[in-house]
Amino acid sequence: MHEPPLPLEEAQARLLALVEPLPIERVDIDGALGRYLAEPLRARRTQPPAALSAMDGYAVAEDDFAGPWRVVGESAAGHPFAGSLARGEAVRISTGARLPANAACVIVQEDIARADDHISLSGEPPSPPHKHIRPCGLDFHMDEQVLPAGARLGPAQLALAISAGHRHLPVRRAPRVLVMDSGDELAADPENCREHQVPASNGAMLAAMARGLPCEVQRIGPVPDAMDALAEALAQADDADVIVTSGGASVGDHDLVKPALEAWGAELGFWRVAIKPGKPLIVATREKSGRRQIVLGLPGNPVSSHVTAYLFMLPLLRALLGAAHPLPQAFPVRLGAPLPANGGRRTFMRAIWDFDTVSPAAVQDSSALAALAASNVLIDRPANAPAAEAGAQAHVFWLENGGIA
Ligand SMILES: Nc1nc2c(c(=O)[nH]1)N[C@H]1C(S)=C(S)[C@@H](COP(=O)(O)OP(=O)(O)OC[C@H]3O[C@@H](n4cnc5c(N)ncnc54)[C@H](O)[C@@H]3O)O[C@H]1N2
Ligand code: MOO
Repeated sequence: MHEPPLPLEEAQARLLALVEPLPIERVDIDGALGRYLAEPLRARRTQPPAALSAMDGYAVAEDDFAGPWRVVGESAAGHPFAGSLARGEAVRISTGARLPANAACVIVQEDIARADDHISLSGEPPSPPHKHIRPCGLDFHMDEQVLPAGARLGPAQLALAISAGHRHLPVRRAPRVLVMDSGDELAADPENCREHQVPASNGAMLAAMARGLPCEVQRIGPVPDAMDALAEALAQADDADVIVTSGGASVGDHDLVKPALEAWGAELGFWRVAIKPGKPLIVATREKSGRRQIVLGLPGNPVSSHVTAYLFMLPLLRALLGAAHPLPQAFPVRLGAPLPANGGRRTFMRAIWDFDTVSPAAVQDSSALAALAASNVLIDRPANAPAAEAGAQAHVFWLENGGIA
């Protein structure tokens, strides 16, 4: 007897519990895009390092906001004014320039009338007076934590790290991923596919999904449904941190992935998750030279492969990369069409969200790539959910899948 299929959250938790974070390396900021910080990042400087003007105009001293004033110098970005201001004096100041000592107000040039070195108010002084002043440390202070461990390094985070005085960042080594699809019916060349064959599309799809993260991805296959062919393929996986197979995960006579993994030395973690599509998912591990390799055996149906890669492979890779939050998050939207009652398996329906309402794709078969490619979300339907009316709330997961142009 087999264990019953696991609930999704339990299966995800069991997979992520297998993760041993990869070693830390320091990379140049230019190479850090999309990776995750391995340690909290502290500021090595204060930003701004002094009070700066946020506008082009004139700086004046405290209690001297009525004018007129005499312009006694200039503070430009990168060229501060050395002196301090007395009553009746102003300094020409540009955006980003350092505020002169004892200046308390910047009046924008649109509110000033100038004749030679003499200026007077033509509009209103700013209210409050410091409105156009960025105080020292507005963004962050020296030694302050600017990013937590596990933060994803997108463009804004990289800019923040540079601003905080860092040229190199601690991240986890990029995982090495081996993607291999299997099946006797698969043709490697889609332009040369015989009548009894189908083009092998899962390998390319899964590799493309993994490459959306900073991983080293290698592909082999399609591999025939034969123990020796699978053994030969797995023999190339010694260096991989993660091995992703597709196909041969079910119960048929030709579904050999589980026995092939066992013959290779892998130990089964669990098999089958109570989701549709994607039930026959395999998770296994192999200890190799003191390192743990994790195997994800994804079901062969193309949509099942995609959905399980989304719910398991990407979170696994994010966790290996050190992400603080590796799992995708669902968000609530309104249904644009009614949904039928669901069966006993939690279902991930391919659907199109037009940023107002969500409607399921017409074809929900787990082989239907056209419906998947047209979709941008998965509707998460609980097991045994009753029929739902248009306008009711549903939860969806965002697929970074194109979907709608
Ligand atoms: N008696 C049962 N039969 C099946 C069960 C079950 O519980 N009892 N589960 C079904 C479910 S659910 C799924 S999902 C599939 C998954 O089976 P496998 O992982 O063994 O996948 P295959 O049989 O190898 O292939 C299924 C399907 O997908 C096509 N395929 C496979 N690989 C690729 C590829 N790389 N590119 C494109 N298409 C691929 C393949 O041709 C088959 O049509 O099992 C059900 N059966
Ligand atoms: O669950 Mo399967 O993955 O129906 O296609």
